Amino acid sequence: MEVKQGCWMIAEATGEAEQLEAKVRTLGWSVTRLSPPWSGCCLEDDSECRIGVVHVDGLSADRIGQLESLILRSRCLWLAVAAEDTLEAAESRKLIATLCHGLVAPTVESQELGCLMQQAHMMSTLQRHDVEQRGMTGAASNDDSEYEMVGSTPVMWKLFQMIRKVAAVEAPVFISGESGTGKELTAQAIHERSPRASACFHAINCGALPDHLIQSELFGHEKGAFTGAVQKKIGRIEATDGGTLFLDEIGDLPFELQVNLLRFLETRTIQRVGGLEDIPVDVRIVAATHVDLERAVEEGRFREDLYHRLNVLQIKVPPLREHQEDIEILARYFFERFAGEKPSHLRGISRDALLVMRQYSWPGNVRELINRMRRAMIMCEHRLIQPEDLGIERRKMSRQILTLEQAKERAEREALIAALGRNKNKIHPAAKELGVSRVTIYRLMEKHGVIRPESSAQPTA
Ligand SMILES: Nc1ncnc2c1ncn2[C@@H]1O[C@H](COP(=O)(O)OP(=O)(O)OP(=O)(O)O)[C@@H](O)[C@H]1O
Repeated sequence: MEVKQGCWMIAEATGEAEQLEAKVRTLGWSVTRLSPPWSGCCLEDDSECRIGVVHVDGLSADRIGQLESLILRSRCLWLAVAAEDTLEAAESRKLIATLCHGLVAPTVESQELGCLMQQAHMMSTLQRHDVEQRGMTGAASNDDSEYEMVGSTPVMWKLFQMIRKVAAVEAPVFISGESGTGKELTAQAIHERSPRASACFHAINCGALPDHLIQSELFGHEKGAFTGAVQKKIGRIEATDGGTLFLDEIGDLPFELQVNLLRFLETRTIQRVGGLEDIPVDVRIVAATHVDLERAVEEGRFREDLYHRLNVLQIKVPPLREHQEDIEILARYFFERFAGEKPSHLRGISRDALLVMRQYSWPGNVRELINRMRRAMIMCEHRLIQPEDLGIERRKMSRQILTLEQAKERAEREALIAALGRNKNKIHPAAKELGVSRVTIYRLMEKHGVIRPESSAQPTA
């Protein structure tokens, strides 16, 4: 039976990639090539493509960074095609080892490639079928693009690594970080990469609901449980059965309710308000706060036992000022994301505007960056967004005036990060480029808190 199957293909535009694509087509596959930059790509779930081929040769570290989140978001199995020397680069190895289903050399025989692709296609189909059987189809979101996490700096790599690690296990996760840094996005990303991905993800802000409503919102109530309870209500925990519940601003959960949540975490059952039945519910809890919860525990505002229950796995989302080097790619990403709202004369962001963005401290983090970009895209009357379109007050910029010592420190950090980035996080070439020893690079990394992705932290030649 001749069935035409489809696959995605990710590759730089090179002659070798063309040859690979032709080889795959000859095997009877229809190929949908995804062009860079891949950070904005979205793979439709209902596409006929169940597998993808990624031609890793010739991909820069930046490109690999873009790919990682694309591959993680896709529901396909990926085959990597890479030559031996490509495997010497830590990023390539990491991409293949953690995100791909198989690896072949570019010289692979057509027949062997065909078998591997068929096998991957079958596995992918089985996995989807399994999900459907469990009655848990339907993505966790209506808008996949909301889940894209952009970042290509060492701190963000570390965050992505943590997300992957905690996604694979079942324990509760505790996310800390300032407002607007991406805590909810992190929780969604964990859910999307976890075995619960096909079930629902619900978020609830514990600080946004009045105390008298929150119990019934979380646990539900029986008809007649209290005045106004005219019918039975299913609470958020029960409604998330099989999925992940994100409890934002957990520090604001009223003290009396904390014990109910603790009971749920210990027994995996809930009781609706006014009900006597213990209802078993299978929900993974991911909690977050932007306040110091340890202090709340010390001050007796938050139960210590609940704190330890929730705090099994911790993730800290960094403020934007700690990954300033991501501002440009974030700004460009949001420019593309909101391109539908922009006037037709607007083509991009000026260098001056990018400079101002880098000098600003972003107290509202990524959320503030989004708001300023959207505003600028509407207000801008030029072809390129200008500094004044961003509405950043000079007064606030001037707070950024640095002493010579601070300016030197910042320049040193930026030069270090840029050299590591250009050299795929390899110490030796970065040291050579900066004209210092490897020991100096290690010392500077420690001084500036620069961490390389784990997989590249190996001795490099
Ligand atoms: N790395 C990132 N890449 C792309 N978008 C991001 C990133 N980080 C945050 N965002 C976006 O910024 C906005 C704010 O993020 P989010 O709501 O996750 O922050 P938060 O830390 O939960 O905020 P709060 O503490 O106020 O609830 C969202 O629109 C989110 O999609």
